[in-house]
Amino acid sequence: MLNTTNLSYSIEGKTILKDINFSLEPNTITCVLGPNGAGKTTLLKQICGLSKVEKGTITIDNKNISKMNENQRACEIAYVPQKASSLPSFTVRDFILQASYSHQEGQTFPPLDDLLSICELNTIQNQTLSTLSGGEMQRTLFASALYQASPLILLDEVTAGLDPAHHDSICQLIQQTRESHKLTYLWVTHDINRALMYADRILILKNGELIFDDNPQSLKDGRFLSQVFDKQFKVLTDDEGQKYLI
Ligand SMILES: Nc1ncnc2c1ncn2[C@@H]1O[C@H](COP(=O)(O)OP(=O)(O)OP(=O)(O)O)[C@@H](O)[C@H]1O
Repeated sequence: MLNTTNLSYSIEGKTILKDINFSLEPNTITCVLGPNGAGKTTLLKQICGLSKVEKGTITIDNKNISKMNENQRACEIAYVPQKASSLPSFTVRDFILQASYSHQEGQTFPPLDDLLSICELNTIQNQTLSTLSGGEMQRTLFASALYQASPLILLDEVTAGLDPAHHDSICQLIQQTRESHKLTYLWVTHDINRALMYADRILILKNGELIFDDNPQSLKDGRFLSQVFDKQFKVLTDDEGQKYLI
């Protein structure tokens, strides 16, 4: 559904992304890993149109995203940023509701009360955004992306700052909604173990280059990741045989 072809991007003469080529299959979870500063957020911003594509192309279902207006893009792509840059003085409920502005006639989206409930936001639905804790804000941004009802969701470290229980529940929600709403996720994360557990596919960026694009299997022994992150990973196996890198 999504294709990038020879995508390159620089800021003030510094190359941030170099010739990135990949495509996403519909209804899959793809995690993007890589060291700090590798270009992961920049890649998401290029895809969702927050920064202008300078070199190369990005298409979604063969439509060039650079030729779409904001509303057309919002019908195709939802974006959950690492941090909300400015907060409107909306309540949680109203903020999520406004994500429906791009809905087209006949488009179905999850009922709002169900969404508030599964994202555990019902008790704080009338609080204004500025009063939310970091984790509550992350869950609100995620709920709003789901309510936007776009087929592709870009997640930038959506679980950062969540307590362990909410961390698990967002990961499960990603997996469940991929099935139930036929969503495609492109998910930037530093949580390597969850990425290996949930992703159908992993992309690894380093110094702006795409250096790995495959299913997670070959990464599970930690050897390639040790090179990528310049850190020696060990493999631990729990009682149920699940392997973890530490
Ligand atoms: N507006 C800007 N001006 C100058 N440099 C920038 C700007 N925005 C991003 N960069 C640089 O681009 C590089 C990639 O940044 P990006 O935020 O995409 O990295 P990242 O892989 O998401 O990192 P992290 O894991 O730390 O979130 C970094 O070196 C960053 O300093």
